[in-house]
Amino acid sequence: MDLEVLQRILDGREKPTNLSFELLKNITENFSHDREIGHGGFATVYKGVLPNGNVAVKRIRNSHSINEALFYREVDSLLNIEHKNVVRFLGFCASTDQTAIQIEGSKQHIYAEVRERLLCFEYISNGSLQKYIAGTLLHPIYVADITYCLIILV
Ligand SMILES: Nc1ncnc2c1ncn2[C@@H]1O[C@H](COP(=O)(O)OP(=O)(O)OP(=O)(O)O)[C@@H](O)[C@H]1O
Repeated sequence: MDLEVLQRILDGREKPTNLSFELLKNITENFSHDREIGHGGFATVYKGVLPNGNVAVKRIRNSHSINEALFYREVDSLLNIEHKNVVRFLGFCASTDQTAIQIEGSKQHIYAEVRERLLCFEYISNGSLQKYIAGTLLHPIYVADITYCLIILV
């Protein structure tokens, strides 16, 4: 169900929306090392595979330390950007869970909050990036990373 929604968003038939952590985990093979495609200052980026194409899943590291308001501001901005030269935003995930950890040698538990913050974009392969860089495509590409105020213009 969730997978079909993301497929429709990737096809451009639906607007970006919130996505479940389970879905993003499944399409990246549990965020496996083999699916890692990059690292930025704040996130590890994974390739997600769908029946109709690939996506890039940006999983924010140390999501406890990121400013929540800033995360939602970025999501809000990304939801409003629609431009042929901007990497297409497909959705986001903001999940907060509690996990019980048993205290060693005791029957008591402590409860820890597990927070996941992820962003999903269309996947840009090396090949297509190189074409943009070499100027063989008609339009330049702009990769916007608004949360952290970084805009890469090629
Ligand atoms: N849409 C995408 N398609 C393919 N690869 C991507 C995509 N987005 C990011 N990557 C890969 O992941 C790497 C890290 O991405 P990015 O720099 O955006 O992460 P970040 O944590 O937001 O970084 P920072 O905010 O420090 O720039 C990129 O250099 C690139 O190799």
